[in-house]
Amino acid sequence: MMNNNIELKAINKTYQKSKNSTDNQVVVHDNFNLKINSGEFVALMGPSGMGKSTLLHLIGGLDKPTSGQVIIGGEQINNLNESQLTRWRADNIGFVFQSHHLLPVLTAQANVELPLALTHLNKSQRKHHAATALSLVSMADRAKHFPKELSGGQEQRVAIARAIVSDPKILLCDEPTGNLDRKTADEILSLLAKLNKEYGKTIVMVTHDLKAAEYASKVINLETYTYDLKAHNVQEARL
Ligand SMILES: Nc1ncnc2c1ncn2[C@@H]1O[C@H](COP(=O)(O)OP(=O)(O)OP(=O)(O)O)[C@@H](O)[C@H]1O
Repeated sequence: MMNNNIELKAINKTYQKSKNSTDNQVVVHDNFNLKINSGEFVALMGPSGMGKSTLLHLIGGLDKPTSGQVIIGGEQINNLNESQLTRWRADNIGFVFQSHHLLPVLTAQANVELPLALTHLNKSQRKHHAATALSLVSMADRAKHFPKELSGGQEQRVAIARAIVSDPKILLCDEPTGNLDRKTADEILSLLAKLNKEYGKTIVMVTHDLKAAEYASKVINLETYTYDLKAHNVQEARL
């Protein structure tokens, strides 16, 4: 990756509601354009169903646009095949979801090591990287704990350690604090802000929480978002 700029160009995303029908289409994005620069922490907001999660999936190579280009770090990823995309995601993207998706049978340490199975690192290097990621999220002392022995906030910290363990430049977070109380949510948001400021991660975070958006360096509200294609100017609503 030359940089970690994120560019969506003339994105069209249409879902087919039912396979046997042509008039049953949901147009989620129509000629949608977006540019997020390296090092930004963007909160993506807007009413339910406006396509926020869809955008995260497109940026992270979990889904493809119906038409248009997804360019990440100068590389057009929408033309990659599934195995190329799996490799690309492992190298470049960390995902954090509302529910942590930790495997209950594995310790925190083993959960964090999991994404490294796709890399060339050997067992002791994988252990070392996972331990570093766990200490970065202040969970080193819980490495041997199983998810059920952790609080919700601690589980989300471990999920963040798993997202950053392969040192991706981009973190994509879908409602990362949706299941947490205010105090715990603020701790997780401070951690994301630290990963952005001190470790240079570009972060795109979908959220409904106005307080969460305050941690971001930029807010993009899909409801009021307009993009002037000719001037390449983005005008987004600030809170
Ligand atoms: N796999 C799918 N098949 C069909 N329709 C889908 C699919 N995924 C999403 N949609 C539709 O696309 C629209 C946008 O969904 P998306 O989840 O991106 O919205 P959102 O803004 O993230 O919503 P929320 O805030 O409720 O999470 C919705 O109308 C949804 O029903």
